[in-house]
Amino acid sequence: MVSTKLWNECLKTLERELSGQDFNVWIRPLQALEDTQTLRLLAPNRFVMDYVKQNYAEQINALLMRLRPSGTPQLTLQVGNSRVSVNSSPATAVSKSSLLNHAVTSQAIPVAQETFTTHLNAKLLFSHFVSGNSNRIALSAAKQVAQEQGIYNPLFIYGGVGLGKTHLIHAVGNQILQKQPQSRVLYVPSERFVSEMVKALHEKKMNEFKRHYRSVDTLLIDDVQFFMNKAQSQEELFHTFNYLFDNQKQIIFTSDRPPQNLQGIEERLKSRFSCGLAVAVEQPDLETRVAILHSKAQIAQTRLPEEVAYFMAQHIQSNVRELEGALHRIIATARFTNSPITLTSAQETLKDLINQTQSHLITLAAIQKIVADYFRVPVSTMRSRQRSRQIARPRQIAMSLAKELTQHSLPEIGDAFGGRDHSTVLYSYRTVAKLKTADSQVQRDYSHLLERLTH
Ligand SMILES: Nc1ncnc2c1ncn2[C@@H]1O[C@H](COP(=O)(O)OP(=O)(O)OP(=O)(O)O)[C@@H](O)[C@H]1O
Repeated sequence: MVSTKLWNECLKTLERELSGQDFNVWIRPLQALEDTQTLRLLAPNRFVMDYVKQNYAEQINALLMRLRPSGTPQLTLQVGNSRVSVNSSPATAVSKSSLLNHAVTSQAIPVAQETFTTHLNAKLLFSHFVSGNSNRIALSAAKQVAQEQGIYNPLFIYGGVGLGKTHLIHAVGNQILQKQPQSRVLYVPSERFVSEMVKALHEKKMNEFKRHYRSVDTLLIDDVQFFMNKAQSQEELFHTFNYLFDNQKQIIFTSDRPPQNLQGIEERLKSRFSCGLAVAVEQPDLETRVAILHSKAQIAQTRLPEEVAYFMAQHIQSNVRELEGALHRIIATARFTNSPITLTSAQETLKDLINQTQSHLITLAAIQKIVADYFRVPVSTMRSRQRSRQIARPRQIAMSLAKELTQHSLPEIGDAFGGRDHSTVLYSYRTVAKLKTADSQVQRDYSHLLERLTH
């Protein structure tokens, strides 16, 4: 019997200290082997091991010292699975069936005779997906699933319109096919699943329909909110899910909201949606929006000046699809007029788009008020000289939001925050950018404020 007492104590604290997503993706999959001198953590794969080493080893070590001040055990991290063999080497220790932790049913998978089409868009790849705080966890989870199917099953990716959910699931499918060309990977928008089912019912071809969907190795279902209030389609989806899950096939869903908010979806299906891992994609921040624009411009073999990318990213904040649309317009105009892309030409081309958003332009005063209210500090502290952390952090966050969301120059922002100079604003911006990666609470606060200010 392997003891995990100390690790269980660590888990309790880590669950409190980390965001739900970070905890579920990185910490929960770890298995522990411990004695008085060592705590060995076994990660399901190298990807998780490396990530935990880089991001959490220090925090876990500190926690061990706190929990066992005299006789802190030594922490080691490796790839493995304690349920297979305690002493097995890392390479042989990973067992997929123990990760899935689900019995294989004796039912044979019917062999489908028809030609199989994946419906994947070969251009939507991980290499074209720009990583940022808004999608870091969803991207990691998707990459892990592409590397090892079943590790999170189902994977449920949710978030607002045009934020990259479809891109991510195609990227998973494409990567699986790259490594295993024979694998049956099927992408289906929910709408198509429903209409194919209705057609099959009508033509009395339900057996074929079932056989088709149950013959796949990986099923990628886009926009499951479309199943809301469609009882019969939900019933079919439920049985398809169970069949594939029981046979250890990977399923990935996307949705515009988390599973628990899918009204009009049966409870038993909602509980299936959330029995694996649910991860969010959020609105990208300014830096990520700029990076996405550069990446898209590079794919289109177009040079996009930095100032144009910033101008676009500052004005188009709501979703990446709109940003991409604006870029295509700029590129098309430049090609049509046979002239280079400049800030003036971009401003002219996007005039109507920008004018629409002009009415929602965010003021420095609005940012100060919303941030002060959120952190429950008086709004006057935004302009004050006080440096206590309690005041300084909200102020840094407000300055950072001001740089991200407004057209004001750094000196203007500094001025509005009690006459600080531009280097203080820049320092605040950089500090907050670092904190957003290192501290999940800061990231949550920031996303929340961004949402409040832009909607
Ligand atoms: N992080 C990113 N890096 C590169 N491109 C991105 C990123 N996020 C979104 N995109 C691009 O934005 C466009 C919209 O993304 P996508 O279709 O995946 O959104 P979605 O979240 O599925 O939206 P919907 O809910 O409307 O289906 C796509 O062209 C996609 O390539």
